[in-house]
Amino acid sequence: MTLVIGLTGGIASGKSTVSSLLKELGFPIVDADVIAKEAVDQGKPAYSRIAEVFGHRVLQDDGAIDRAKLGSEIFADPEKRKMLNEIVHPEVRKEMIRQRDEYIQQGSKAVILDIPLLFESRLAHFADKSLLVYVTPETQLERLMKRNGYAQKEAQQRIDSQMPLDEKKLLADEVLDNNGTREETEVQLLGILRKWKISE
Ligand SMILES: CC(C)(COP(=O)(O)OP(=O)(O)OC[C@H]1O[C@@H](n2cnc3c(N)ncnc32)[C@H](O)[C@@H]1O)[C@@H](O)C(=O)NCCC(=O)NCCS
Ligand SMILES: Nc1ncnc2c1ncn2[C@@H]1O[C@H](COP(=O)(O)OP(=O)(O)OP(=O)(O)O)[C@@H](O)[C@H]1O
Repeated sequence: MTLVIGLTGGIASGKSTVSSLLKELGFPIVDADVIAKEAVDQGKPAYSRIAEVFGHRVLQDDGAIDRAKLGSEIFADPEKRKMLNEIVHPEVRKEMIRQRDEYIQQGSKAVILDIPLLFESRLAHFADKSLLVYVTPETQLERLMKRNGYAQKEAQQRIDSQMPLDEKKLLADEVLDNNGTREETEVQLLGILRKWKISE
């Protein structure tokens, strides 16, 4: 039996940091952000729909999606965000399920679904257990501004486009507190994996 783990958090809460640790431990990762990026490659159905709906202003000179431009439009406008989600999310869901089921078929002990919007998009039923990477609003804002070089307003807009981490805490099966060092997070992670009986 494969344990399917839904790894989630908020923007810049530390999901990639935790999924790298899980990868080092040998667990396969299905990454929704990577799949969402591939889904909008030139020639894919979602690419044409985005060009149609958002116009050529969100394309670079080489024709690829200008992610910074599209991001600044959709994070500033909930209606536009909904339109983009309706184009991209069905493709992402299909591909995530395909990859998840392939790992299950191979008999993996566990598979990690790294999904930022696990709760917002009501996808928790894709997984057996949910694991939240939690940070306080202050840590989240600080790390996001630092990592992406965003001004405070830009960073806060992105944070506010997601369910607050304090609400996600109430929905998750297990919570990793990532306000401390990476090492402290790793210790907590190993404890949870042992509890779920997928690590020594
Ligand atoms: C808006 C886009 C072009 C911005 O691209 P960019 O390279 O700057 O960011 P990236 O894709 O690496 O996403 C960074 C983080 O932003 C957050 N985020 C992305 N899209 C959304 C969204 N629609 N709603 C809320 N948060 C989002 C997630 O926490 C994600 O981890 C891109 O995020 C996108 O296509 N989003 C729509 C698809 C989506 O919802 N992806 C998230 C997981 S399915
Ligand atoms: N425990 C930690 N201590 C200090 N910095 C950290 C810690 N964990 C993560 N970071 C840093 O915080 C930033 C956000 O982490 P990460 O990229 O893993 O978040 P994420 O949840 O995957 O983000 P996104 O949803 O935007 O892809 C990165 O710059 C990362 O190096």
